[in-house]
Amino acid sequence: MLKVDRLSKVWDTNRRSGQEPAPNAQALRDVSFEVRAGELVSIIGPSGCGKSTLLEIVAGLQNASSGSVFVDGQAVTGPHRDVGMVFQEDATLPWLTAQRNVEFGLEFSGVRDRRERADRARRTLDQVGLAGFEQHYPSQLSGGMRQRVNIARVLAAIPKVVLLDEPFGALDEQTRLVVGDELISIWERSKATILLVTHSLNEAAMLSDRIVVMSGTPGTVKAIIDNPLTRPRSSDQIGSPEFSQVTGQMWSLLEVAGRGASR
Ligand SMILES: Nc1ncnc2c1ncn2[C@@H]1O[C@H](COP(=O)(O)OP(=O)(O)OP(=O)(O)O)[C@@H](O)[C@H]1O
Repeated sequence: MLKVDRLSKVWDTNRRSGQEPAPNAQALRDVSFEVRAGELVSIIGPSGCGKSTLLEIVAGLQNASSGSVFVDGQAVTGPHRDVGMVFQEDATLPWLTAQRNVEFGLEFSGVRDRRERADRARRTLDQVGLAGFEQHYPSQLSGGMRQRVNIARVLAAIPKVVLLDEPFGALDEQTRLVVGDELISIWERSKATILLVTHSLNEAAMLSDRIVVMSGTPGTVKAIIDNPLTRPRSSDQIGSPEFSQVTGQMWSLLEVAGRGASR
């Protein structure tokens, strides 16, 4: 469904002076991997190795210096309806209810029929476990619930690929685990194809089918791990021997232990 093919990114930091880019301005080098339809793949790697840059290129928000991104066989050349992105920051609009926040997203992505927007918003809020909270304003919801509204807004548009950039980074560890469990059930119900950036090895182990381990700088793919943990999964498994084995494998692959990634 998603193919990232030999992607490189050099930031054009010296463009104004007309000089060659500084050597450390290369953010990504020859990054390749695929995400199959319905798969959940995580990206982990030290801080600054280019994970957000990679997601922005996949979303069509940044140009690659070389290489290509394909969604369902189509090259991504700019922002695309087939790719939805959930950011770390809460992007809910405080003056709109949860329902209207999702409807607004649908209006933005071109769904003209008002009733269809309302129906889809209601169904997706139900899917993310927010039935009964449709008329709540963001200030009346917890951080985890607000992030679910953000996820619903992206899912309602039915993109082919959902990108999540540290979506739980602003939440405390306890809430992260709860929302992580919720993401598993949202994903199981929506059958979405998901690419997730996370700093948490536990989150990567709990959620992913496969884990792309990056090293930097410039960011390259160091390894792709097939997650051997069977499903169904939940945060209750954290600490089990199988779980520790997977996180241990990730840990030893990360270039500089303790920098950028945390358990
Ligand atoms: N707009 C930009 N212009 C120039 N350099 C940039 C720009 N955005 C990011 N960079 C640089 O690109 C590199 C990769 O940054 P990026 O934010 O993608 O890393 P990351 O792996 O997501 O980091 P973190 O885990 O800390 O969020 C860094 O060296 C960063 O300074």
